[in-house]
Amino acid sequence: MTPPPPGADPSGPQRRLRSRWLDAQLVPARAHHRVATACQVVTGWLWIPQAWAIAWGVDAALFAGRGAAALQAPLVLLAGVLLLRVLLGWVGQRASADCVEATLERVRIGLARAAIARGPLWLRGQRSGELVALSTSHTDAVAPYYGGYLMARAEVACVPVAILCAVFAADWIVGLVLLMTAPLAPVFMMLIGMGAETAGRRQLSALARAGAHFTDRLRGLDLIHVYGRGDAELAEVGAATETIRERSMRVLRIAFLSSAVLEFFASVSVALVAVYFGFTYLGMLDLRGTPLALSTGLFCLLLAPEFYAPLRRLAAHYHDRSNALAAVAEIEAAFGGLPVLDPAPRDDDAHLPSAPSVAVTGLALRYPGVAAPVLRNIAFEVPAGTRLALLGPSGSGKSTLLDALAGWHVPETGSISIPPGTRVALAGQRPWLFHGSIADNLRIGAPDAGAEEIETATRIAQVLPFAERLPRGLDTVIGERGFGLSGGEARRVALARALLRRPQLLLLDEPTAFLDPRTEAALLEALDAHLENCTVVVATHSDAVARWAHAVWTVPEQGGGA
Ligand SMILES: Nc1ncnc2c1ncn2[C@@H]1O[C@H](COP(=O)(O)OP(=O)(O)OP(=O)(O)O)[C@@H](O)[C@H]1O
Repeated sequence: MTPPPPGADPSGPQRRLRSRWLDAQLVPARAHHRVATACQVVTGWLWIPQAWAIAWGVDAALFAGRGAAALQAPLVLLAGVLLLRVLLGWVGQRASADCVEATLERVRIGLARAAIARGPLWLRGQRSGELVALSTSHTDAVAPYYGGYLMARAEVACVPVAILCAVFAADWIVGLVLLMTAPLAPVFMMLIGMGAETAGRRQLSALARAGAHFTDRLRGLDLIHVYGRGDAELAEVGAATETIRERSMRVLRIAFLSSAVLEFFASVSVALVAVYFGFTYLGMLDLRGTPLALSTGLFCLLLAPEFYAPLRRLAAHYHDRSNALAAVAEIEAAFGGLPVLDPAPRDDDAHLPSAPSVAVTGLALRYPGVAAPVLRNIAFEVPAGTRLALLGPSGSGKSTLLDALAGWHVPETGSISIPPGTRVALAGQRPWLFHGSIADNLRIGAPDAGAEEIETATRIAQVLPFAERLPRGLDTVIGERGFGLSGGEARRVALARALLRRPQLLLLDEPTAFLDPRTEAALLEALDAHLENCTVVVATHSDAVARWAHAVWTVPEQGGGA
């Protein structure tokens, strides 16, 4: 994973791009988002009739002298408003939760698909712990952006203006006080928010690194034990945790500071309004020129805190926005750019009717960060339906070439011509077996495979002879925390998995290494009968496999050309 520059403050255009990326993920949940935002805005507007009902009621009770009858209308209005607020709050909360849930699901699935689309070579270069953090802590960090910030932004755009108009209509001086003190909040919010983004990014990168380090060490726990490195590793985990603690505290400090500053300014502004009304009622101040009714004063006083409330909420969520942008910056660093998230599964089913021919011309392949290409000037052809054995000493580049044929390696120069739509399967040297039964592992490439197909593939790949000795046959759980398989057995499972995919181009990397000559011969014979409509490229050191192939091609010596 490219190390992010967490200390760097992002430029304006960079931040805008990340912000746009965040907004783009909202698309499928836009309807929920609109409902949630509308509920929040209307709830804010309802403060106006609510304050009016209270002011009217108090005025009627104290001065109208008409007794309980005068209270009836304001009380009905107040009850109606409160009821509506409860209803809107409930609908808004549900819509907001649905919106966040749908958006996070899209981000998580999209990130997983983007990682898979980068290909196995890219994945091999990543630390799995850091990749996991992208879908967990980093995705969680964007949730409050959708659930809080975006709605608070809409609320700030609509509610304070309405309250300001209502207050101006009641008393222009209070309106002026609110108008003049309003910009303080956004200015402080922005000053503090910028620092929050950098701090948030530092915290997330520390979290991801510690997670990756921990996963890595867990995998090698037996080695750590054998080499007596337990205490040293514990000290490292302790140091990583301490870094996270320090960075989290810094994020919290900024969050608390920003809310304290805003609370202070909001309180001072409300106090100003209260002092103005106090002096006016006492007759010590007369800026209005007309007498001030109790209902007007009460109405404005009740509304003043609500004028600042959306701004305070936005300030709190501005910090969430900074965190979300920090998470997006980390995602961008991991993928080397902002990934296009596409949660829809792609239909990669082949439509090619028969085995393809393969042509490689002028091919050069280079691993990222390595000075010289591992292979240069490679050219060969595999006619449709034939088998080619790749020979050459260890390290000559046979596996690299198979990876390239599988589409995992982008050629530096030259080309690999395989008809589009070809169903390709690769059985590699170090196959990954997931935690689950052997049958589960086999079905990864062909989820709909029936018992008969599985039986055929496992018989050809020589899985059955060892599976029958396992406690539960093909239902034996293998992989992490499961039953252990030998290197040769794991490869045979991988071969059966590749066969189940009914490939048109089958790429095999030393399929018979670790096999005794008898099993090797049985495997090759069984494959012979099965691979009718299939082109095969097989990397091997075995004479038997070379004889089984229709043609052989020796990978040229490094630097020797084709
Ligand atoms: N991810 C990588 N980054 C850099 N170099 C690599 C990487 N993977 C392999 N190589 C190098 O590329 C060269 C070819 O490796 P490759 O695995 O393709 O050889 P091979 O012919 O399949 O070997 P073997 O017969 O032992 O399986 C080796 O020198 C290896 O060190």
